[in-house]
Amino acid sequence: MEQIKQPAENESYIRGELLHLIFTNEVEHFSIAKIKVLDTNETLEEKTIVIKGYFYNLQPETSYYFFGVFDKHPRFGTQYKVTSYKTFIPETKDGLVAYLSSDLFYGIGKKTAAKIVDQLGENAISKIIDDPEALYAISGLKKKAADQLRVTLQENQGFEHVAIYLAQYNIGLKMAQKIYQNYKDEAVQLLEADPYQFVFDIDGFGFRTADEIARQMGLPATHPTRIGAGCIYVLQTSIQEGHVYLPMDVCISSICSLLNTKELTEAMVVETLTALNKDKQVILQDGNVYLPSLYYAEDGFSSHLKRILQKPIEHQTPIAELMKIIGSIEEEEILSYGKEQFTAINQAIHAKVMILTGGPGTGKTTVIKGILKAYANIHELSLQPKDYEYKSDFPFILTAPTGRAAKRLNESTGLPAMTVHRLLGWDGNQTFEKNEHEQLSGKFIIIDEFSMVDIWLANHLFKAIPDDMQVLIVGDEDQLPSVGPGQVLADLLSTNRIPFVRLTEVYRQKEGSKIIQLAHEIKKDEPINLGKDHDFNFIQCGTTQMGHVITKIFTKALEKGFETKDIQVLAPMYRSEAGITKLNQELQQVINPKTNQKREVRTQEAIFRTGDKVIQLVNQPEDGVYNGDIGEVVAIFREEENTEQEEQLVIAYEDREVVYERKDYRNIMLAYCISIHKSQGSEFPIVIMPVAWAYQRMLRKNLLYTAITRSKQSLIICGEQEAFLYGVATKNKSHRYTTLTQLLMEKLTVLYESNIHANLEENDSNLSPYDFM
Ligand SMILES: Nc1ncnc2c1ncn2[C@@H]1O[C@H](COP(=O)(O)OP(=O)(O)OP(=O)(O)O)[C@@H](O)[C@H]1O
Repeated sequence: MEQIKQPAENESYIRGELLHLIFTNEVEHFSIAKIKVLDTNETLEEKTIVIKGYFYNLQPETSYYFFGVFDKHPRFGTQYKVTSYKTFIPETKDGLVAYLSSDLFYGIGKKTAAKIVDQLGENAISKIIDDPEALYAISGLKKKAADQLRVTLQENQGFEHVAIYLAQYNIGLKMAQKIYQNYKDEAVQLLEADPYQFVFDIDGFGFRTADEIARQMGLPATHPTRIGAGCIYVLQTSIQEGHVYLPMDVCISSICSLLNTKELTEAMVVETLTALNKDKQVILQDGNVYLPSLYYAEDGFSSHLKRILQKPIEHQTPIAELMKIIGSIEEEEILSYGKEQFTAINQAIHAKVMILTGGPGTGKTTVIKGILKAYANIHELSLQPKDYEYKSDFPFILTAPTGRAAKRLNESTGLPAMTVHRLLGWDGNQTFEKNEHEQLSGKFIIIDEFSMVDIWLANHLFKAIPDDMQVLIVGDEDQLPSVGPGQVLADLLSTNRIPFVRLTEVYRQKEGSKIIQLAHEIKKDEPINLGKDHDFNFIQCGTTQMGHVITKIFTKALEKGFETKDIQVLAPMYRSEAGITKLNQELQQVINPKTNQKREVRTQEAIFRTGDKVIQLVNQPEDGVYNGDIGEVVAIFREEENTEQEEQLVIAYEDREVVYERKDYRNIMLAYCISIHKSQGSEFPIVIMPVAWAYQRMLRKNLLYTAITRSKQSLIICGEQEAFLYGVATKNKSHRYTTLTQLLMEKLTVLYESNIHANLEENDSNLSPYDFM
């Protein structure tokens, strides 16, 4: 190993000694520390400075070269953001002896250290690292101590060496940590041999980084791992568009255009794909290319669905008895179920798995309540959790993909409901407590907002459903598909192999809802009426006026007594002159302006102030907050005000308070305006929706439909009518590649043709007692 002793010329550095650590994260090795400045070529007056970065085992009384840039923090002042660093090893004999006898090396005293330097000379460190036996010649140094010294040296020097090497390719210390943990001292050698291998081995190591390194090293553009890494990259990128696989020809042409190399032939790509298939890094089947996790998710989900469908329901309720029960529920609820609604209750009671779909206001929630009551009545079960000795004895499971959707389900049914992730005991990484070995307990599961469930989650959920549990899937097929890969609800419906009831009759419209009417006009491609009504208004305005108009509507609603959490602005995109980021800034200035009393913190993207409405952007199961949860900043603590010596932001969500440290601020965003995608599964009393030509590439029927159906009491659309009409007339052109429908057809057809669904086959699937009345 080459020993780097001095920074390169022109390289900015601060040489310093650790005074104390202010913060350190054991897992990621991210640290903030105060150091004493010993020497620097930066313009720096101070004798101490705060550094931050990813370090490996920083030791006190050891001096280091830190390379990085100054970061001016509005509150904490100047800090040095370290991009790489290395231990300063003095070249003098005394310096080396002091280093080797420091606390870093257990069991090496001054005497032994002096002997080592005497015998190995000035280059002692490199010699020890390069030659495993170099220390064996030192008299009085036991082999065990010698080996330990070498290991410690290697680890410290090794990481620094790797970090410095990677820094030249703009690879930060965080990624360097990951790489070092994976390959240890072989990292540099392996990177030089084949940077593309890192794309496979290291989570988050991008193809483009590998490609840049390979280009600088002069690796051939047709190197097989380049083609392989390109293929993985193409497949991973396609997940962002919702695909589960890519057809071979699409995959090949995407790889060719990514690699952009004249010498590359299709045959070479096919050869690489075949090799990757052999190594199980991709799966080739029927001319399709899958990433294994997606292939197995589709396969697993369809198999578990079949497993559940195969076990018939033992108890069949005679139709006369069911009618009596439903009659008594109607009396209790003071309503009379429509024909479709009756069919839905009847089928859900008799089908092992059923799908209930329909637009807003068609009575999905009403039917869910009916089903629960009817099921409880037939099986003589209580719907009161308190009547059961243990929580786990409660026979009904109500779940939804987002926290807000689960909360709505809980509010509308009065029964406990939770997110699918919580139900399955997700650990925040790859592990689910509930799975095929440790399944859920209960008799009936209702999964709401199923259009948001992607194929991975569907697989995890269904594997945890025991054979004898009845399943009700509820969702609106016209809403946006899941953010993750697949279109599970749409695929399930298209098979026609699973009983479903589509509710079409609108009930809320009967109460005179223009919002619902508009949603159904969009859903059925009918002429759109944008006339003003008690719950709807379309305010025409140009893009530049948008911010002003929206803030005015927002303020008026507040004056009328609504709270900030009741009013939600929904927009399709972040960056545009009428984008989410800009609208949030404008709204914040008016709704929650800067005052002397209110504390605030600044990040590169936003200012967060006490009283601000914010949204969580990722799942954080350890704190019980999930992607899409909306809360309010209730307190901001300064560094010196808490024992952790960290600035902290406290956010109150509906059922908990969560403390965020600065490094977690990227997990939140202002939420006066949020994206339509993030609003899926939530509802708000007032929705304000800007629509402009500036959003043109995002304007789609299912996007606008999703936004509109989020509003419960009032919907105000503002912007350009033509843009809105263009959007609702534009069908979602992006097709998702999935094989779920085909798999389900293969797996379920035998079942379908057998007696289990005989009654559905013989009769109209919408058959109900009404037909006999
Ligand atoms: N059979 C019925 N008779 C009278 N009112 C009904 C009937 N079914 C539903 N409703 C009423 O229609 C309204 C909408 O019903 P519900 O909330 O169940 O629909 P939904 O499909 O869940 O709607 P959303 O998805 O918008 O929440 C409610 O006020 C409900 O009481």
